Amino acid sequence: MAAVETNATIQEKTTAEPVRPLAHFPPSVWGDRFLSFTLDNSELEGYAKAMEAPKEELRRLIVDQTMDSNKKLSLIYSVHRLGLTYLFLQEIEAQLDKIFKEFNLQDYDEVELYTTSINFQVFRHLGYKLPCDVFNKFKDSTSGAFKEDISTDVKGMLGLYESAQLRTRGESILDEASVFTETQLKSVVNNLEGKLAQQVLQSLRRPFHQGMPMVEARLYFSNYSEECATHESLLKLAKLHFSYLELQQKEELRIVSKWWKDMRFQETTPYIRDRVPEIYLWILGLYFEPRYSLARIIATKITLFLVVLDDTYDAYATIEEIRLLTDAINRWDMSAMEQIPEYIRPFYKILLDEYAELEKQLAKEGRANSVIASKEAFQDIARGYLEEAEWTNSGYVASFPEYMKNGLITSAYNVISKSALVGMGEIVSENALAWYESHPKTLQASELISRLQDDVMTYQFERERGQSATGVDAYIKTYGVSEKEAIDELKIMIENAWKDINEGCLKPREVSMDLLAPILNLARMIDVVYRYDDGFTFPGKTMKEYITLLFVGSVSM
Ligand SMILES: CC(C)=CCC/C(C)=C/CC/C(C)=C/COP(=O)(O)OP(=O)(O)O
Ligand SMILES: [Mg+2]
Ligand SMILES: [Mg+2]
Ligand SMILES: [Mg+2]
Repeated sequence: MAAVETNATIQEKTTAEPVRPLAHFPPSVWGDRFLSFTLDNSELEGYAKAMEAPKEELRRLIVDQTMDSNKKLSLIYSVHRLGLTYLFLQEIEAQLDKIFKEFNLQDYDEVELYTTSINFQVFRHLGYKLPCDVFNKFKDSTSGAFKEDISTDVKGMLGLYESAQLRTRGESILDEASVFTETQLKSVVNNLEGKLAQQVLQSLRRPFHQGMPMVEARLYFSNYSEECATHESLLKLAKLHFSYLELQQKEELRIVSKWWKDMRFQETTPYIRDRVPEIYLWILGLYFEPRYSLARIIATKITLFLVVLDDTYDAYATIEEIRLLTDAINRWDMSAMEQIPEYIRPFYKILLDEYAELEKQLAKEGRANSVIASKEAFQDIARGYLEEAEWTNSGYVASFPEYMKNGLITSAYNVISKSALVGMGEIVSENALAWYESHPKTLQASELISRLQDDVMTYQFERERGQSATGVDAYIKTYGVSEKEAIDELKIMIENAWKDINEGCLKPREVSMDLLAPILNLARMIDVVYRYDDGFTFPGKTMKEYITLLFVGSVSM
């Protein structure tokens, strides 16, 4: 007969620390290094002033009626790749409206592949659905395959590869072109030299369309120096623009880094991933325009709250604590403090205070509703994370449809995209917010990409840690396929979601591109972070390289 446990031992057991699913995440790569930046406002203003002349010179070029339309489109392409479109949007759209109206397929009969692809990319990036038929002439009419002679045209292959990333559903020639050009480019890249080698390497690593606009602009400037030098004003404006943005972004990164340090999250919740520069980079990926500086700071703070929340649910709290915290977040009231565990109270207080402050600030502009939309989405994701935790706690493996219903919520792209709206100003009209609240197809596609690409790259790590809910396992269970087949199917769903985003950004748009850009760019940031590995938990590759490029080196132009 086992000795009857005395009260003391039972007492001991109940107060002992519960078993926690600690993940021992890798520490911060950067420490406090971004705290020491000091912004010299006169330097910033100096760049802004210096930009005026080359900007006006370039504007004259863009509206120049005597310029041949292919040359005009090539100039607009470089302007766009350098991230300067927003400075000339009206002029550029007026030019494209005109050229697009005059479009007829016969005009492209004699145009070679590279120029055709540049024109195609410009129109599609700016929202005009130039027909993919412009590429038909590059296919052999009998065999239906792409003509052999273009496969030796490396620049043409490169242009067609980048064009194919802009395809929508039903553009099968571009589905084929994406596979064909990638294979061709991979087979020649090691024999290339100079700028062309750099250009092909970069596009194969990540096509421009799936890249982070701010970084892609810097890479275009270095890899396409010839194209950038065709107009002195373009080169000059690009350099000054990069210098201006770098100062502003370093200041924003300092502000959010200081805020994070002052909030002492690393002390109160030391089990979380310490990733402030990485989350700021993620939000910078949504919009880099100077006018969205405040918006970036607000969205970065809210997304950092999401990191604390996700890591608390995934890598620290017990199921009881998760239930209490989810209930407190749903109640959203300081009186709920005493019901939640000691260690998470600082987070809960800061969360409520931050949102209260935002609501007060935005109420002055009559736009407190964007803060409320963000808060409700935050409560929604907490419920979504609880659902995952309950599944893990009971060992339940959800069916794929059931997993995806919850997974679009835990993708965090609803709450992040709505949080991105808060600081964007009056462009976030009632109807813009209503469109976001309608959970549009474009937003769902971005959520799907976030959820499934993350799962494809993190499911082993999460499976080992006992997490029963991932898209991969749900798919295997529901459709009785192998792990490899499941992953291949999820990748097809991701590819189709990209086509839906591409479609959603074409005119006539449901809302302005300013409001679509955060959704498109959130999908792009998934490619940046998760194309090759879990680049957020282990941020020593792409994210480290991008943060170094943008915030560590000085603008070596
Ligand atoms: C899901 C996803 C990629 C979200 C991206 C948006 C974002 C920065 C959300 C904040 C929480 C977070 C960093 C999740 C990604 O890590 P994770 O793999 O731990 O997320 P998981 O627990 O939802 O799988
Ligand atoms: Mg997680
Ligand atoms: Mg999670
Ligand atoms: Mg994950």
